[in-house]
Amino acid sequence: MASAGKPPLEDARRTTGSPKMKSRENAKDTLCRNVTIYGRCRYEDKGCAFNHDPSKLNANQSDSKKRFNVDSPSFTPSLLSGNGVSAPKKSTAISPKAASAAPFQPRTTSSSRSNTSTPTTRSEAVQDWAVADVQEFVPQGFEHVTPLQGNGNGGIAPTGAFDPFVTTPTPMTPGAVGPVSGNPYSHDPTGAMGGAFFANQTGFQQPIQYHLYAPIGPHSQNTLGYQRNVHDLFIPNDLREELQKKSAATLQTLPNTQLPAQVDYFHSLVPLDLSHQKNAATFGYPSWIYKAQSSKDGTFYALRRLEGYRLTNEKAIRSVQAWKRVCNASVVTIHDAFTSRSFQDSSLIFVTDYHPLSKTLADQHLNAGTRFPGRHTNAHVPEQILWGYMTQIANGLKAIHANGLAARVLEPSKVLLTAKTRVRINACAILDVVQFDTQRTVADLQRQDLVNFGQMIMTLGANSPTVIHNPTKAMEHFTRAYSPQLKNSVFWLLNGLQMDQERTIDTFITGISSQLMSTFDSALHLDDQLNSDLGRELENGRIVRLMSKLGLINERPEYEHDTRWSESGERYFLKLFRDYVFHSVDGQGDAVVDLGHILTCLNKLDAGTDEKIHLVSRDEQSSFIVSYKEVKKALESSFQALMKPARRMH
Ligand SMILES: Nc1ncnc2c1ncn2[C@@H]1O[C@H](COP(=O)(O)OP(=O)(O)OP(=O)(O)O)[C@@H](O)[C@H]1O
Repeated sequence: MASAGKPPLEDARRTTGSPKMKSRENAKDTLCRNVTIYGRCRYEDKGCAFNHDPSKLNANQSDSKKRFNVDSPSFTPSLLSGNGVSAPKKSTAISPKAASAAPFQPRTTSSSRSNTSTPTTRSEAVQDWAVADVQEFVPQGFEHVTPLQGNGNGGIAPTGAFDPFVTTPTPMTPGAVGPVSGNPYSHDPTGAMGGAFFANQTGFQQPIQYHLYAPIGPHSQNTLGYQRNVHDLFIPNDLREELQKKSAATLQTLPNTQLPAQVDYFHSLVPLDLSHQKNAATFGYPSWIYKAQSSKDGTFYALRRLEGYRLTNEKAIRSVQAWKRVCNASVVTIHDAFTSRSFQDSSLIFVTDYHPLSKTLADQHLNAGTRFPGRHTNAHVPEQILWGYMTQIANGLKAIHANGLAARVLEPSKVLLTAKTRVRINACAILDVVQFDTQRTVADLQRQDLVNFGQMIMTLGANSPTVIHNPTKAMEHFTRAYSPQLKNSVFWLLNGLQMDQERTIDTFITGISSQLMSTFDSALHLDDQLNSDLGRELENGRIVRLMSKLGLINERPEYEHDTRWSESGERYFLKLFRDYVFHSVDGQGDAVVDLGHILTCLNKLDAGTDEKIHLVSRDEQSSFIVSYKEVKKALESSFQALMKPARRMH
């Protein structure tokens, strides 16, 4: 298809970017490409400067055979893929790599600076366009022979049978991890990451089909092919939106604020409690919550400030130490506590984990908060949701009680909803400091926790914060609305103050074990789902890496004083490949906007498969048949060329 009806020299120039024109005399020594391809040249008598008689070339043949560059007589590929293009008759095939042959890299040692390209021996030419210096990514451990020892084409020489039951050292095994590559785009040829894992898998023979997505379950069985859409390839929309909103909330700042610029080692304060009402009901002091960034570690924390608190007993604040040991998924972790005068008063500050965009259970179910006015009607809380809250809070209380502590504050406004159904006990440790001198024993306070727990569930079930004032009515409502098992569990908690050795959180947990199992099962399902989403993101991460590399190379205006760098040599394939992937048009000339095509191509490129593709220049005058493997090598070597100055600097 190439060069039909065009003087071959022109084609050669197009094909390769910017080869130097041969002089007319030299052209006579070159067999016309049209003769090679079509058997004759239509321009033979119309001024074509090339040789049309192969017999006349014999004298120079031995020399010309050694040359293997863009001016070589044919660039017709010898091996065609099954894409319907038939192989031409006998002709010497030139690898598309020839495009980056000698003319593009003039020897500095060449005495002549003329326009003619410096003749090179075949082996030199091979070095010119071969990209052997760039190591091809092969997961380590799949191939046990170097090309010298093996079959010469990098083939796999099995040394032993694959035994899936052979235990192998984990990537964390000392010595299993190779040197960490400083290249963020690295395919990990050093084995610093994934490669190290495979490095010890002796006898593993089957290379992974890296170009295929390997969806990890759970799978939706009833989705037909045509029902799948672009969302199936990426993180689910709702999850993405939630994560993005949370990161936006985390990074939110408040310019021109009246708040102090610095509170101890925290800065960038943003108030989280937007009610502006001083409420001293829970702790005896008005409390305020701020998001703040730590200047020690750069992470974000929630600071709870108790306004006007004066520390009279040093030991009181030290009681927070015990809370640092409570590490439980159902408790908001406490990190520190200190007094501060940054707010122009004497304040007590508690530092806890920050959970962006969380609400309290009161905000969610009791319509109590002003942060979400009108958004939540006090709808009936389904039984499964209540069980979910109960099992999680029981989990938190167990950890607190096991550490010899008591939550002390357990009410809907002090339990955080940090995700759809994820709750955490908040505001712990505060009463331990402000009511340090209390006479009540820990056992007593723990029993009180159980009662508070029962009252909170009752309040949520009744959808009313005032239920506490009419317990009989609340119990009636609860009995009507929920199953006997749930009702009995809550009633058991409400009787928690009885001086009964058995009345502990552990007994309660034993009693609700069947519900624990169902919550546990839901958690495992969620875990599976998130792992599956993570697996997909892993695939997409590979593609971003490739697109970054292509973006660095394609259309680069100049590199090492060469304005044609991105257009010449193997970079020319990368340009055509970019067109093939992103700029294809259909029969009507409309853009092919097919994400599947893009992802497939890029995954195959990442895997460097042997499959061949047909790259055509925009003017349709040049075409190449190349394998993804070759394109991958071209990408790697061009990228390595770009990395050279960076390496020199280190
Ligand atoms: N650790 C935290 N991370 C993120 N946000 C939090 C955190 N703790 C509390 N918040 C947010 O701050 C808001 C106020 O919390 P707070 O505990 O003061 O509840 P409240 O409803 O204002 O109760 P009160 O009236 O007793 O102050 C909550 O709605 C919650 O969204």
